Amino acid sequence: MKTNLLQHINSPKELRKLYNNQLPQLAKELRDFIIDIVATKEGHLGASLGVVELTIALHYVFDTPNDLLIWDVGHQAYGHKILTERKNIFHTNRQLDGISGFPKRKESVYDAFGTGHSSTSISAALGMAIASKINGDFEKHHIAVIGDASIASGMAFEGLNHAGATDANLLIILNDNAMGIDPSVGALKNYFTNVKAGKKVRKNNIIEALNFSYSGPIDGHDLPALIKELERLKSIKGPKFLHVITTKGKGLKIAEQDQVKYHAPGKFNKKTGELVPKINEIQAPKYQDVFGKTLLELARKNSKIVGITPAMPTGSSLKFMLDEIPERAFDVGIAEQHAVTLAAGMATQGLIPYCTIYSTFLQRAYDQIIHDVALQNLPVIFCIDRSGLVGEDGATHHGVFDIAYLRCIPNLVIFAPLNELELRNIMFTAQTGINFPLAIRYPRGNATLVNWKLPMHLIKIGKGELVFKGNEIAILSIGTIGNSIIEIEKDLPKNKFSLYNMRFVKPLDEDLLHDIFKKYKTIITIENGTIIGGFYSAILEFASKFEYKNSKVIPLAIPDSFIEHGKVYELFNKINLSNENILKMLLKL
Ligand SMILES: Cc1ncc(C[n+]2csc(CCOP(=O)(O)OP(=O)(O)O)c2C)c(N)n1
Ligand SMILES: CC(=O)[C@@H](O)[C@H](O)COP(=O)(O)O
Ligand SMILES: [Mg+2]
Repeated sequence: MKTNLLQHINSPKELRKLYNNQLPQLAKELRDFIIDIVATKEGHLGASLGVVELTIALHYVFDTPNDLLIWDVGHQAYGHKILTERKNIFHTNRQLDGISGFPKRKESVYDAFGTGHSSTSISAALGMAIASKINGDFEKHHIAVIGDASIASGMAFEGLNHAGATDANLLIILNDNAMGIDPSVGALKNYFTNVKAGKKVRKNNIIEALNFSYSGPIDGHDLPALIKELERLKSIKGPKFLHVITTKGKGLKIAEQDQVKYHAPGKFNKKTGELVPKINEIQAPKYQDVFGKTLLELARKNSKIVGITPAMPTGSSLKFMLDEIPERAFDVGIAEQHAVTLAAGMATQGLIPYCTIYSTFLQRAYDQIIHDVALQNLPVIFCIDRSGLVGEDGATHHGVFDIAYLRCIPNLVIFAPLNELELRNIMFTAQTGINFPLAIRYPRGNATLVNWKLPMHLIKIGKGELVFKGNEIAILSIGTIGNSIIEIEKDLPKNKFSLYNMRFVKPLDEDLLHDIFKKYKTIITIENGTIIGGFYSAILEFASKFEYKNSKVIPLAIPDSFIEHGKVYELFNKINLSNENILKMLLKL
């Protein structure tokens, strides 16, 4: 019986002591190790399985951590983590107080750059390469590993454009598996497909045209070929580009077959790959499905409606419209900036664009929201999914900044539904001829009502509502976190607390707020967003503007720090926003 190699390897230094011919066995063990842990602990599976050989080859050939290796997005870096001194703690991946699911500088010297959002690796690696030169280090290698979906993003193009005009010692490795989370899209994808098929491409190789030394495509699962090519590239100075072909999910048959599902499959049987059914699955739909199905329902009747997603058709559930009305639904790839301005262009021509973007990724398109949409007061509807804490993806992905970053933009109306009925109703309202841009924020995960497919009706812009009434303290909630107060109402003293579902962060319901500030001396705000600049700030501004000096306003919000990873309820608990924490706090008042 062969001895297990992986059990003796904790660092690249130990890896480099192996013989070339031992590496395929190590690859198998590393793959099994990843499968074993992700099967129970969950996480991003397919991408990491696809780069097992590439990960080994890179650490074998290059002198990491002295040579700098950057994983774009970083969801494929599990093998890297395991080989770089984190094998024994890999079982804590994405768990509360465990290691991050993405590379993180604080976590390891081998994580040259923190990632999570895509398409940053080329710019970061180029920055490091230029710095090395300025610092007089001409031997260091700087390597960016970037996927085929991520390289099609604007930011990656900006990096390529700059790098090709330098003599930076930079190696870009395109990990081409023809997949993002969903199948990759776009002309560049078609170009790479043609290159892989050996078809004569119409123009010159576009990478060479950008002044890179191009090599490939090579089989990214062929360790000897990878090592040979990396060794060769190591001795070439200047910007280099290696095109590697891999299979997402490699080594677990079912993951290779259903690459979308196995991007991040949840728990599964490590032998067969079969998904473990979730017990006690909540009956209420996911918010993303309420969005996706409602949009389709509306689009069937309203031919002006279009749907746009930057590379998240499954995650956002725009897939329902893409399947049924493909001529009016668009997956534009990882291109948040483009998605927003595309929507703006469509709105100028009378279309009604629903642009669905995760809160955290909308950060990429900030200028486009201001300059292309709000400034021209175009009726683009932003459906901001994954707002608030998202859980195990952690600090890079929590959608906690959107209220603060959107609230200061003139013309933009900002709505947060309490539940799926309100989400449906605002989506219905949005297509009845609004003349302003509208942002609708809703969270990751399940909604609250089982019976949600009720007829839709109009929502009055800028109007909140009383949910339950008491006499001493007013709680003002925005969004689905208001349900926490509804859930604990039964444990609160009778007639003491009122709950107002404010619905709109902007415009605030000033009539309602005047009533509230005249009646209550204690007012509590609650939001699944940052304490600075968000809903709490909006209420303070209102109080200051109208000189309500006698009321105390107490915030319940996300504190001013980056919140790490863990289950949402664990994170809420940690920052005193769980139902129990809130109840305790309210009972003390
Ligand atoms: C700016 C940004 N938009 C969207 C995402 C969501 N996202 C994570 S991985 C991924 C697909 C990446 O595909 P690719 O780069 O080809 O890597 P692969 O998963 O195929 O290894 C997407 C869209 C993200 N992380 N960052
Ligand atoms: C790595 C990445 O950015 C995505 O895979 C993200 O983790 C998806 O999040 P959801 O699981 O909320 O769709
Ligand atoms: Mg890919």
